[in-house]
Amino acid sequence: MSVEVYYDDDADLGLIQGRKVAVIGYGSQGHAHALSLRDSGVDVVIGLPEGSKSRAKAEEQGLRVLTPAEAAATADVIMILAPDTAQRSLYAESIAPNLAPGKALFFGHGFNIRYGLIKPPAEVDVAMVAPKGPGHLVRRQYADGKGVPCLVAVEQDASGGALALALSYAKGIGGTRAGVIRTSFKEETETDLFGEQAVLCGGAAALVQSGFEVLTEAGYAPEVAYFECLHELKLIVDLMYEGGIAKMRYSISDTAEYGDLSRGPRVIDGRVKEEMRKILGEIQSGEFAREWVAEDESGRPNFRKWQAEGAAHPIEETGAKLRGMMSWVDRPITETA
Ligand SMILES: NC(=O)C1=CN([C@@H]2O[C@H](COP(=O)(O)OP(=O)(O)OC[C@H]3O[C@@H](n4cnc5c(N)ncnc54)[C@H](OP(=O)(O)O)[C@@H]3O)[C@@H](O)[C@H]2O)C=CC1
Ligand SMILES: CC[C@](O)(C(C)=O)C(=O)O
Ligand SMILES: [Mg+2]
Ligand SMILES: [Mg+2]
Repeated sequence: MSVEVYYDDDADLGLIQGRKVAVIGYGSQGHAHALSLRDSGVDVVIGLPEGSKSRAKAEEQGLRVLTPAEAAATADVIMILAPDTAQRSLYAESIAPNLAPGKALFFGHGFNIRYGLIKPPAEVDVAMVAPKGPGHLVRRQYADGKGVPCLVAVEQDASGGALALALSYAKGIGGTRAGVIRTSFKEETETDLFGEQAVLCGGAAALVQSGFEVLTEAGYAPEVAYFECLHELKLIVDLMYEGGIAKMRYSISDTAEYGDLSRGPRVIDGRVKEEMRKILGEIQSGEFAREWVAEDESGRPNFRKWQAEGAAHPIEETGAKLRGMMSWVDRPITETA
C-alpha cells in the first residue's frame, strides 16, 4: 500500500471523549457525525442558525442545539458540516471570534481551506475527517456496527496532536472500523470534486440519461429502457464494489462481456477522457471553485434551472412508477436514526 491506513487499534477514542465537540450543521453528514459521536460517548452540541429547519430534527433526536457562535464558544473541537458555500461567512461571523489556542477546527471536505476561503489562525489545529460516502450511509453503517471508510488530513498541527485527535474522531463515527486513509486537504478536495463531477454523479447521471434517451427515441418502451439503463446499474456496480471490474465481467454473460470490451471504449473514448482532463484542470486551477462561489452568490440561477430540467426528465416519471412496484426497494438510504 502506498498510503497510510489506520484502523480501530490505531485510534484512541478517549481523546475525543475528553473534548467537547460542536457539530455545525445537521444535514446529511452533520446528523451522522453527531448521533454516532454521541453513541460513542462523546459530549456533542449542535450549532444551527435560529431559523434553521434542522433544529427541530436535532432536538427530537435528543441533541442540544445552540447557535453556531454559542456552540463554537463552548466546544474545543468544532466540526463544520454546513454547506460548502455557507462556510466562509459562517466561519467569519460565528466561528473565528470563538477560536482560541488549543481548539481544533475540523472539516468534512477540504473545499474552503484548499481554495483559501477560510484562513484559520496558526494557534488552532486544522484537520479533516471526510467519510467516503453519503452521510445517511455513514450513520446506517455505524448503527449496524460497521463503518464507512474515511480520509483524514492535517492542515495545521498547532498542538502536535492533531492527527491523533482526528483519528479519535474518525473512530467515534465508525470510520476506523472500515479503514481511514491519510491524505492532504489538496488531494481530498481535488479528487472528491473530480470524482463527483466526472464519474460518480455528473458522469453516471449523464450516461444513464443518454442511454435512456437513445432507447426511447428509437421507440423502445420507457419501462424497459429504465431497467436497462438505470435499475440494473446498481446490480452491476454491486459486483464491481465486491470484486472490481474483473468480478463484474466474471458474472455477466460472454455476450455482455464481448459487448463491454468492444463497445465500452467507443462510448467513453479519447474525447471524453480529454474532457475529463479539462474538468480536472478547472478544479486544480480554482476555476470551478470561483464559478461555484459566484453562482451561489448570485442566487444560483443556473443551478436551479438545471435542477428543474433534471427533475422533469422523463426517466424520473418512469422510475417513480416502476419503483412503486418494487417491494424490495423498501428502506431508503436517507432513512436513518
Ligand atoms: N453529503 C455528503 O454525504 C457528503 C458531504 N461532505 C461534506 O460535508 C459538508 C456538509 O455537507 P452536507 O451534509 O451534504 O450538507 P447538507 O446540505 O445536507 O446539510 C447542511 C446543514 O447545515 C445547515 N446550515 C445551512 N447553513 C448554515 C449556516 N450558515 N450555519 C450553520 N448551519 C447551516 C443546514 O440547515 P438547514 O436544514 O436549516 O438548511 C443543514 O442542517 C460539506 O462540506 C460537504 O462537502 C463530505 C462527504 C460527503
Ligand atoms: C459523491 C458526492 C460526495 O462527494 C460524497 C457523498 O462523497 C458529496 O459531496 O456529497
Ligand atoms: Mg465525496
Ligand atoms: Mg463531495
